Amino acid sequence: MAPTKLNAAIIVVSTTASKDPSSDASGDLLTESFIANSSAESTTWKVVARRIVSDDREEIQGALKTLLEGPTKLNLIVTTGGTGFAIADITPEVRDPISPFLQIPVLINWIGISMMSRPVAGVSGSTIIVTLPGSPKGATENLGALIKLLPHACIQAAGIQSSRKLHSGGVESLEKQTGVYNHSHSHGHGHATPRAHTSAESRANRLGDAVTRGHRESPYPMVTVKEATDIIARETQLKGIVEVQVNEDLVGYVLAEDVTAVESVPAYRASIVDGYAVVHSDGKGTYPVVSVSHAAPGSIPPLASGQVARVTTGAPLPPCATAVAMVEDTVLKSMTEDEKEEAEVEILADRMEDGENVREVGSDVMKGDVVLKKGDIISAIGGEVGLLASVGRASVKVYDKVTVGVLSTGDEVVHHCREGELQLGEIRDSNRPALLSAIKAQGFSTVDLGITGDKTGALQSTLIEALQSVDVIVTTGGVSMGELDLLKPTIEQSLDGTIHFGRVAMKPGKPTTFATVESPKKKLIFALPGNPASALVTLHLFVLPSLRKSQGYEHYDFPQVRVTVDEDMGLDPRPEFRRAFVRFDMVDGRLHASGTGGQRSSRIGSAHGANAVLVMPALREVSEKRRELGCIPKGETVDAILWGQIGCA
Ligand SMILES: Nc1nc2c(c(=O)[nH]1)N[C@H]1C(S)=C(S)[C@@H](COP(=O)(O)OP(=O)(O)OC[C@H]3O[C@@H](n4cnc5c(N)ncnc54)[C@H](O)[C@@H]3O)O[C@H]1N2
Ligand code: MOO
Ligand SMILES: [Mg+2]
Repeated sequence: MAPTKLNAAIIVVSTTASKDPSSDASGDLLTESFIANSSAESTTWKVVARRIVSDDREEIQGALKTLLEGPTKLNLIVTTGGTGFAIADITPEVRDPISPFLQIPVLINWIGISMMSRPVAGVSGSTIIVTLPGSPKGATENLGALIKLLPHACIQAAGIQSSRKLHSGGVESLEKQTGVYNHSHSHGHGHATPRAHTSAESRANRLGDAVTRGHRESPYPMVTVKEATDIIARETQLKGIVEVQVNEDLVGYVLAEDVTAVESVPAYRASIVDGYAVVHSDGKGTYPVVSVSHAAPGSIPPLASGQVARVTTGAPLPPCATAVAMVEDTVLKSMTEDEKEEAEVEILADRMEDGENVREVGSDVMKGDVVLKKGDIISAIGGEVGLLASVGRASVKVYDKVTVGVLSTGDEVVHHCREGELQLGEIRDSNRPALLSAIKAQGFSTVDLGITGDKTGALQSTLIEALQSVDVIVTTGGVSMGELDLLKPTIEQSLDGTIHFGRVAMKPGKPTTFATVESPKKKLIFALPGNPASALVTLHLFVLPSLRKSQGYEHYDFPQVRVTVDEDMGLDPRPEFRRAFVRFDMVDGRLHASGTGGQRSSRIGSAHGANAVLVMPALREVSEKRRELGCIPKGETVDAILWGQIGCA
């Protein structure tokens, strides 16, 4: 059954946090609780708005009013803070400003167990309002106690007597009235059908509306990078399992089975050195050379005590031989009459051990051993392919790799090879070649979807066609606030997709948009910003880890390390991902980072020579000293996400 989709908002009531939002931990924790309590089968919670207000009656009431009257229908508002017994704790006394606040019986159980605060649960219009304590622990524990009751309460509050109605006819109008969304009615057409339908949950500008009617503020809540990556991880599924030949094309795949050796390595007793097979208990002395064994298929007679056999490295040992003396530890004593062969050699090596210089059957790999495990990555180093080949595996089961389509959008964007000078307003398409290269280098199949102008119809038909042949679509451009930024409305209104987030608190990459479309299988759409540096950063931060997760990587994120900065690194109000070159310093044994010049989002050169991004905290998150300096000073450390290999210097 398709999940019931519920919209929630969080109001943090804290005078301290209203002055310094970075001091608030409850907002993030509650958001994570909603995400953690979402499931593809039953209820999906979406935190669509977050506010921080001080312990002030008018501020709390104002926040409630704007949320309740806002364009997005809310099923739930939780407040955190101001529920204690102090004089300043007034949240329970602030009644909603719009309609009578009725206590709801379904939540009374929770009120009973929430002893150390003064909880209130009520309903305003079709929105449930619940007050939670202010401490992060108290807030999450209370939400945890409540969350199973909430979907039912929300559905009741939305005016629907039975949740079954959500899955039957007339849902669209109910959605419009109530803001409770369920997708079962709209998916299952077998493909993403273009239609004039405007989904009730679409926040985007309406396609075709005059520019004067467009939003002047983004209706998409700003999510943190962590929230964004959590959402993407939640929506990213394994593609499936396929059988692939063991050869050089296997590199990059992840095994979907434990691999057992069907034969032993070595399959016969072999010599480790060039020399003479002996019976070790014979000791040193002069012995006749009775046979020769080369590393080649064939048979060899047994060796008796008092005899030796010449053997080469890797050759089968004669039966009954127990050790091999290295040729360096022997002396030729006599030759055959024709002088072509050795007749006798003296073994100088004393006290040889049983098994010396002998590779026993199965001493590298024993038949039946598990040589590789499900989840193991077939690396480019060659060890795994070599191991599989050594035990005679012709093919193995692996997780399939997704196919990724890459599309550039924008009327101004022209093919990078287009001959002739650029006209006013034209720009060469650097995003498509850059993104295709980066995705292909990670081992994924790519489909070049070309360039589409800023026309709804063209964009829609390109996306619909692409959805037939690829698993993931990556677009660049057209996701911000301009009237020709059509990606979001096209995804929501023409493809009937779900936009999971449309803004991220980061630089570069603020308008990064992530959506899913049922076509009929779930497909992912990453609509990245058009600015070239923004597109590359968000590709590495969001898209590539998702692709790796979909093909079975357990650790799908790029590695994060601590580096010393070799120059002052400026801080921005937004958390910033500065392109950098990281190297290992042989003198101090530490990783060092230097910048790549101007970091403007349009400057693709900022990624030239970069093998990492520095994870720069937002200005408000750093110590007062650093805030005054406006930078992380040279010599201090910061986290870096490694995109490529690091060299030494
Ligand atoms: N009023 C606001 N304006 C903008 C905001 C905002 O929040 N409010 N955000 C800014 C940020 S941040 C970014 S990033 C950009 C992202 O814009 P779009 O994703 O809508 O991209 P476009 O507007 O289509 O293009 C932006 C820029 O990039 C150039 N571009 C586009 N495609 C390519 C390509 N394939 N190769 C090379 N260059 C490309 C395009 O010509 C523009 O110069 O929005 C800000 N605006
Ligand atoms: O976030 Mo935008 O990507 O700064 O330029
Ligand atoms: Mg734009």
